[in-house]
Order: sequence, then C-alpha cells, then structure tokens
Amino acid sequence: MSGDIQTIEYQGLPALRLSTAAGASAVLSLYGGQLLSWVPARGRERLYLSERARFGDGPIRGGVPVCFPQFSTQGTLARHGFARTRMWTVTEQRTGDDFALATVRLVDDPQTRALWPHPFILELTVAMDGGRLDLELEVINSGHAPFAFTGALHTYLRVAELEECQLQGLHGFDYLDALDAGAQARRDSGDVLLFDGPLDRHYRDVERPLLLRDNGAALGIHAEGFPDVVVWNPWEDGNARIDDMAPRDFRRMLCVEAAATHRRIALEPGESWHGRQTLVCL
Ligand SMILES: O=P(O)(O)OC[C@H]1O[C@H](O)[C@H](O)[C@@H](O)[C@@H]1O
Repeated sequence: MSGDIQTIEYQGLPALRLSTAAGASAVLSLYGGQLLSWVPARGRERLYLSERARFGDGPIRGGVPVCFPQFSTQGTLARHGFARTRMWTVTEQRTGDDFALATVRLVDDPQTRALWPHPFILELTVAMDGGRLDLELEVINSGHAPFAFTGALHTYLRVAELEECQLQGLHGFDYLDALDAGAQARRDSGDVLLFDGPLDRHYRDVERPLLLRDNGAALGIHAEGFPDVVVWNPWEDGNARIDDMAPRDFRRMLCVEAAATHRRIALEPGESWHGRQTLVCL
C-alpha cells in the first residue's frame, strides 16, 4: 500500500491531506502554504492549531506559518511578512511505500511587488514518513537585482502540558530576549529550558539538534540552513491579548521556530537558498 494525497477543503480553504501507508497524516493549507496538522503514525496531533483561528482572514494562528520576507517586526512590512496571507499553488505531489511529499509555491505578483519590490519564487516542500516530518523552504531570486530577507518556519508545537516540558540543546548559545528590548545578547546557561513564564528568545547560530520532552513523549527538532531558533510562548497575560487564542491555550503550545533573524540572507539574481526544519518522534 502506498501513501495518498487528496485535495480537500479545510475550514473553507483549499488544502492537501497527505497520508502515509503507516498511518501518518498532515494537512497543508494553500492559504499561507501553511501546514495545519501533523499526526505521526500511531501518534497524536503534534501541531497546535487554535480553535479560535481565523481562516483566510489574516494570519492563521497555529500550524507552521511561513514568515517571509520579514521575520517579526524586523522591517517595514506587516509582522512576519506577507507569505502567510497569500494563496500558494501546488507544484508537486508524490507518494511512495512509506512517504508522502507535496510542494507548494508562492511567486511574486503586483500585490507583493507593491509591498516588497522583488521578483521571487518561494517553495515549501512537506515530506513525511511514519514518524518524521521535513519542511523545506526554498527562496529563489528570480529578478535582476539582489535582495535580502529574514524569515522563519514558525512552528507551533502542541504540548500536553507546557509546565512539564523541557527543551534541551540550547545550552551555551547566545540569544536576544525580545521581551527585554534593547538588552544585550545573553548566553543560555541552563541545562534545559523550562517554561514558567512568557518567553520570546531569538537564539543565534544554533548548531545542534534540540530535544523537546513533553510528558513522556520526546520530539527531535533539527534545522539546516536556518541559523537561528526562536522559542516563543506568550504565557497567561500575552495569551489574554491574543484574540484568536482561547484563554489558557498557552499551556498547550510552544513555538520552536527555525529562523533566519539576526543576519539577513542575501541573494544575488538567479541565486537560491534553502532551509529545513525536521521533527522526529523519538
Ligand atoms: O501574532 P503573530 O504575528 O503571529 O506573532 C507571534 C510571535 O511570533 C514570534 O515568535 C515572535 O518572536 C513573537 O514576538 C510574536 O509575538
């Protein structure tokens, strides 16, 4: 038996449902090129998607938003850029005995050029087997002038209980604390990162895979190409200010983002860049 990919409508949006023979499944929305669900074989949902999320009206709260060509407020565009609120198209669908793979694409148009004056091609490839998910983002400069960007795969992980979670692997890396604007970079000195308050840390040049322990379950988180890792949780007060998240949902989510934030990535005409985030159930 082989995997399967179906074109579906999800919350009113065109989407793909990917499944593997082993029983893993995922939903990829063409709005935003945003993965909204990932359930590994014999596992539970691993992505947080807010039950108050809006679909097709601004950013979708949850899953894996693609931030491009700007991370957060690091520029003049709307927060996290425009890719997460544009309609993408499907360019490839493949299945095999133990995998399913789909690629979606976003290309510049007059609306994106009015915001950001550069021709580009953005491709997101989602590939999964039973217990592993790979998300690869490719950025191509299809114009005649150089450009530079920041961005991220803004992964919202669903956790059983945030206060029981431990994130391992960030020890010794420098981070900027976005909750303490203007502060110098600090070095993480803890063995593991624990969660007992709001957190918005932008770690630089993280060269090692991370491990998230969550109530007995363990998830490996690995990035290639993306130099930085952003760890975000709004905690109770921040949650209360986010109208598309139910109160206390902060306990059920943790963003561990593969990011390019502290240095812009520069591309000459015709050049391309790719970055990947891999999640593995352990
Ligand atoms: O609410 P959004 O625009 O989706 O942004 C959600 C969050 O994204 C990132 O993790 C940033 O570091 C946070 O500062 C921001 O609050």
